[in-house]
Formats: sequence, structure tokens, C-alpha cells
Amino acid sequence: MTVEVKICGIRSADAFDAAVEAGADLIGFVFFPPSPRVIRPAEARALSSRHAGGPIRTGLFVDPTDDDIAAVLAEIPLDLIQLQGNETPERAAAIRARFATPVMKAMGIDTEADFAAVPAFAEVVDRFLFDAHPPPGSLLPGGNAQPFEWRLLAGRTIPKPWLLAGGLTAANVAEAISTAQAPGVDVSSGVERSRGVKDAALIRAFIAAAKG
Ligand SMILES: O=C(O)c1ccccc1N[C@@H]1O[C@H](COP(=O)(O)O)[C@@H](O)[C@H]1O
Repeated sequence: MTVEVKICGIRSADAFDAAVEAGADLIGFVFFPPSPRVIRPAEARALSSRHAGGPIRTGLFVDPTDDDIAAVLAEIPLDLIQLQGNETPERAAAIRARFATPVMKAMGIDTEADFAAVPAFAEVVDRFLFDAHPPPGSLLPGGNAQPFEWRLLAGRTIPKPWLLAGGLTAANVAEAISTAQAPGVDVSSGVERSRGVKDAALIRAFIAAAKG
């Protein structure tokens, strides 16, 4: 089975081109101002238009208002809205309906108990992303190069497609996929040469390792 790969936090043409040419299935644009990977919607549109078709264009939001999402969608069409805040199932459903766009809910995982909300979200979202909880004091709810216990996912029935994230690199992604039995992976820090700066060679290496 081919593993899906999402490269998140794209902000440059060389990173976008490398991800597309290496076979990324999803591309993430971060619309969360505190992130070092934040991008203006017009810049995301310019990058996105470099290749017709190709990866699913994902917009990452954290507890967005409707106006936040509308402002982005006015500039760039998105194929998927990633919600990485404290959104409830009701809020996720409202966003999905209002913007007629599929939604991926990101959930922080530390223990078995963190999966308790999966059934309620599964009623209303299209995909899940499982990431580590942020370390204490972090300004970001994700994108912290923080792994979690991959075995918590092994053998678990998740009723929607899902991605594994958190501290993945070309060096550990094959083991992560095998341990978690993950159908897909998502990476940001692990393909950066410095915080917020993507590296085309690391992107190529990550995709090759994940899909190899
Ligand atoms: O990447 C960010 O800056 C970010 C900000 C706010 C919420 C989520 C964010 N990133 C997501 O977290 C995963 C894992 O990141 P990492 O590989 O551990 O650095 C990333 O793929 C994004 O989906």
C-alpha cells in the first residue's frame, strides 16, 4: 500500500517544487500567525499556481473564525481545511458545511484517553491527523518536532483516513509507519534546515523514505 505524505509549512518555490516533483500527496500552508511557517494567502496562491493539479492543497488553521477562513479562501482555493486548535465536533461540522470543503481534525495524542473524541469527530470530518501534544510553554499546538508513542495507534480502528505526525524525519519515518501501521505521514520540522526554512533535499529524502 502506498503511504500518503503531507509536507506542511511550505513557504518557498524550491520547497513547493521539490515536494510536488518528489510525489507529495498533500501540501500544507500554515495560516496561523504565531508560526514561523505562516504564509500570506496571496503568497500561497502564487506557489500553488506553479503546478496545476497535483497534491491536495491543505490550509492549516488554529481555532479560526469564519472570517479567517473566508479571507484565505478568497485568495486561494483549498482542497482541505486542517483544524489544529480546540475546535469541537460541532465547530468542525459548521466549518465543513459553511465552506463546502473537506476537513481534517488534528488531535494531540499522549495516552489512550486522547482517542476518546475520535468517534464524535469521525461523524463530521473527512480525515484525522495524530500529532504529539505540544511541550509545556510552546506557542504552537503543533510543528514542534515532538514525537509521541507510535504504538498507541497500532491495530486501532480509525474510521477515516489518517496521518501520523510529530517529530518525523527521513531517518525515523519508516519505523514510525511500521510501528503505528500508518496509512500516511505529515512532516514539518523534519524537512527544515532551520526553524521555518524548508530544505528541498530533506523533502526529497523524507518522501523517498516514507514511500520506499
Ligand atoms: O507547523 C506549524 O508551525 C504548526 C503550527 C500550528 C499548528 C500545527 C503546526 N504544524 C503541524 O504539526 C505537524 C507536525 O510537525 P513537526 O513535523 O513535528 O514539526 C505538522 O506536520 C503540521 O501539520
